[in-house]
Amino acid sequence: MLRRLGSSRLLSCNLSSGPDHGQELSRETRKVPTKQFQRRWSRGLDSAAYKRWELRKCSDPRSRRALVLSPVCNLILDHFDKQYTEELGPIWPSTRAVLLNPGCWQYGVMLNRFTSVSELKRRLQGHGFTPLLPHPNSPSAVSPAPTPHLPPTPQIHSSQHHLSFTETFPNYADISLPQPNAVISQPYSLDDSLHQLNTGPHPFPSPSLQCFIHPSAVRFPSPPHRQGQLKPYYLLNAASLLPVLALGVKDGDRVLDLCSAPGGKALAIIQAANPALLCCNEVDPHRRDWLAKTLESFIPQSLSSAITVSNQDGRIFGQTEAGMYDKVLVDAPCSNDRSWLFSSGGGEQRGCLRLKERARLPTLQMELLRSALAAVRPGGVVVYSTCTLSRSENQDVVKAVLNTFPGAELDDLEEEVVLPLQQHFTFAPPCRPHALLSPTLLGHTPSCGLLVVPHPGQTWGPMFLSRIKRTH
Ligand SMILES: C[S@@+](CC[C@H](N)C(=O)[O-])C[C@H]1O[C@@H](n2cnc3c(N)ncnc32)[C@H](O)[C@@H]1O
Repeated sequence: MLRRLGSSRLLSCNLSSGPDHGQELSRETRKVPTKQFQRRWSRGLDSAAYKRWELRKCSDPRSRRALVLSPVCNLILDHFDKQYTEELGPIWPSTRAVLLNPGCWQYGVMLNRFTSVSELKRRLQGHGFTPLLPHPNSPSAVSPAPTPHLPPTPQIHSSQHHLSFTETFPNYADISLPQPNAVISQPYSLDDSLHQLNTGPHPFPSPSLQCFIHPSAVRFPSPPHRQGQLKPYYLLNAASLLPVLALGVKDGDRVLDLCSAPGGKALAIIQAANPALLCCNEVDPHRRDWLAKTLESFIPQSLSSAITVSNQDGRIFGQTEAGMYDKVLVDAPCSNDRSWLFSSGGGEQRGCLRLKERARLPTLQMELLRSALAAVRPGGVVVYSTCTLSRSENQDVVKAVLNTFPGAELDDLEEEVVLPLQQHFTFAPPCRPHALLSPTLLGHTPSCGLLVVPHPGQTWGPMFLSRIKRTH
């Protein structure tokens, strides 16, 4: 039974590897001074070095200093109870139980194709991780095992198992990783994945989005920052990959990631394809710096001509770069249900502010989506996503924009996303825009989006995604 009033949870944050839902918590953690920081500070480290060090500490599960007690914000929980009981009905109690229990949250490990991944894959598999996505050439890629929308409810395990870095990589220093700037060649050709380097004209391994997941809440350690080395993997909520899969970026595409920081989806895009251009935009200057650091830590500098980082209000792209892109991702600012539940630092007052902000978000989200639709060329595709369950930030935003943007139409994600991945994710029953008016169209009308709901044993999400095609 979950305690609600006055309940508190041990929360760990993970900024450097950036699971999307750790962002808010990390801010609170940063306020906790530690002896190590004082020692480092007194040794004259500059603030950027401190921040890097602090973020690394924060993400290191061995470091108990990086763990803080953060109580649930009851004001927000009450609000969620009212809204989501109405919107999600019988799904809400199990989703609520997962959201309130960070100890059961699962993490995905996205591999970095610009590093040697064979040894890493062996380690992951040795710890019981399996690939989330079928390998493009394997037979299972075309024949997914069908399972019902809502899986049976397994027990919630409340304790997350953290693998320590040394436990996982006793010889980390021996794993040879390509250096930034390096055009990868012979020194790395010992690794299977890099053999391809010598066979084609492109200097990097073929695009391949690879993510490993564990059936329970086993948390792989974050790779520490090593000067001059690219990071071999990125931890994330595996549902974050769905918008990228829905975007379907192909080699040579011009892609805009309108709201890009901290950069998890931008990294996934660059794993999945070699776009001619990937423009990563972030309006907040601090988060833009964080985004730039993420990209630097994972992507060789020799790719930098294809990747740009910009710092504009995403709402202007529709005017300044109208019709310039083949694909646009709008991973919109939203009320992040996971972290907002624990945002009680600052008391009820902070909860009140959050709820006011939540009411204002749909207007911004609609403006961003309209801008994205104007920035994509006719025939191009926009994916809109959020990490909230809230209908007013999800389906209602998409419907409102579709009603006012001529030449935009919904695209179905059932075959490309739901069917191949429904054994891993729990999707809420679809909401179809015209279902009430015309029930006979049900089978033919694409739903206005997919909603991944956290479920015991499949704790991925919340994640909403909708794909919209620009027809003219
Ligand atoms: C959900 S986060 C994006 C997460 C990111 N796509 C990832 O996968 O790591 C939304 C981001 O949008 C940014 N944002 C908010 N308003 C914006 C605007 N008007 N234009 C561009 N970005 C904005 C926020 O600062 C925030 O970093």
